[in-house]
Amino acid sequence: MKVVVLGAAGGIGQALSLLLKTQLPAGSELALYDVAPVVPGVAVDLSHIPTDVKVTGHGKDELETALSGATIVLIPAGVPRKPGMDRSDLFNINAGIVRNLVDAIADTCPSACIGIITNPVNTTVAIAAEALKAKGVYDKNKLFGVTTLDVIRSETFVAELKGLNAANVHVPVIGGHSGTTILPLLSQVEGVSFSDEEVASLTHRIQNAGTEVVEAKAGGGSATLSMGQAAARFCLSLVAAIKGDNVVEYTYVQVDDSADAAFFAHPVRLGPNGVEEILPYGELSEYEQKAKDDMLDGLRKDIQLGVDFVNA
Ligand SMILES: NC(=O)C1=CN([C@@H]2O[C@H](COP(=O)(O)OP(=O)(O)OC[C@H]3O[C@@H](n4cnc5c(N)ncnc54)[C@H](O)[C@@H]3O)[C@@H](O)[C@H]2O)C=CC1
Ligand SMILES: O=C([O-])CC(=O)C(=O)O
Repeated sequence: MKVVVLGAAGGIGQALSLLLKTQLPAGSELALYDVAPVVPGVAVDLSHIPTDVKVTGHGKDELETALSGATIVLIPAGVPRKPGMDRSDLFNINAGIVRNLVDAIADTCPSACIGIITNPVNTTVAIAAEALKAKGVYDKNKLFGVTTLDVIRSETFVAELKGLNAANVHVPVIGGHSGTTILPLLSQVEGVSFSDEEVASLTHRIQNAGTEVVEAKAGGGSATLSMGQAAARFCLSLVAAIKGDNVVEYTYVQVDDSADAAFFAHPVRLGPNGVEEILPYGELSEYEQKAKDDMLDGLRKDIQLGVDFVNA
């Protein structure tokens, strides 16, 4: 199986590529593409790690070679936030980057599963969908916004607060990937109960965790290492599902006939063709229901911005 990382020389791209080099099944191929001239060096560096995963590096004129024969394409290409910025402030630069890369995927490996990491995810996933539609190759079951970072953060923060082993904590996170559109369902965490104050403060921390990292890095970028881990988890789940395992991950996908929004993170059963089944997210507490009602307009606008970007 061939996995391609677009933006592989960046902070996320390098961390993700390292994890994939060491964790993809034996016999896999890992192709690294970036416009930064260091990318062949990143590939050479990784290729010295003794695993049975073949790594290749591709500079800016080699996008087609990188993508050829891909089963999964992960996209962390684009600019990250600096303090004081919202994810939506990245739209002007990242929208065009995602559009161009997805156009190339449509031309070269139209049946690949695509995981979009580039922010603003709420919007860039809609851009990818519209770009694929314009090329006549859109398969809604193969396009994912990677929201796994919200899940692993929630697991970490809940485990910290309750003195649990994070490996045993599972927190559903639905909605989108920015601010209040990130909705952790703390009422559904098994074996743990929270006071109203804990729900309010944990929810706020999870929704602002990206900003916590941006501020701590003080102008040096946003989350890269935890995102590398999150994207690797998502990719390895997809690989396992493509090979026939039964895997469920929370991810931002197109949801038909939804009262929520056209794209919404749900629990999704993955399979050989990407989305096997979009599962219901279950009952919400009163707090979660209100939080969802309050954020839906904003999420729908984020999605529309992406649709208009391609169709204007
Ligand atoms: N989905 C999520 O949960 C998260 C998303 N992000 C987003 O991921 C993106 C990348 O973040 P970092 O890796 O920290 O940034 P970075 O600046 O370290 O790396 C980005 C890489 O993309 C490359 N790039 C730029 N234009 C390209 C193009 N047209 N084709 C191929 N590569 C291109 C750059 O050369 C650079 O190597 C940002 O938009 C950031 O906001 C960051 C954290 C979490
Ligand atoms: O906050 C950012 O800009 C990067 C991101 O999406 C996250 O860390 O969740």
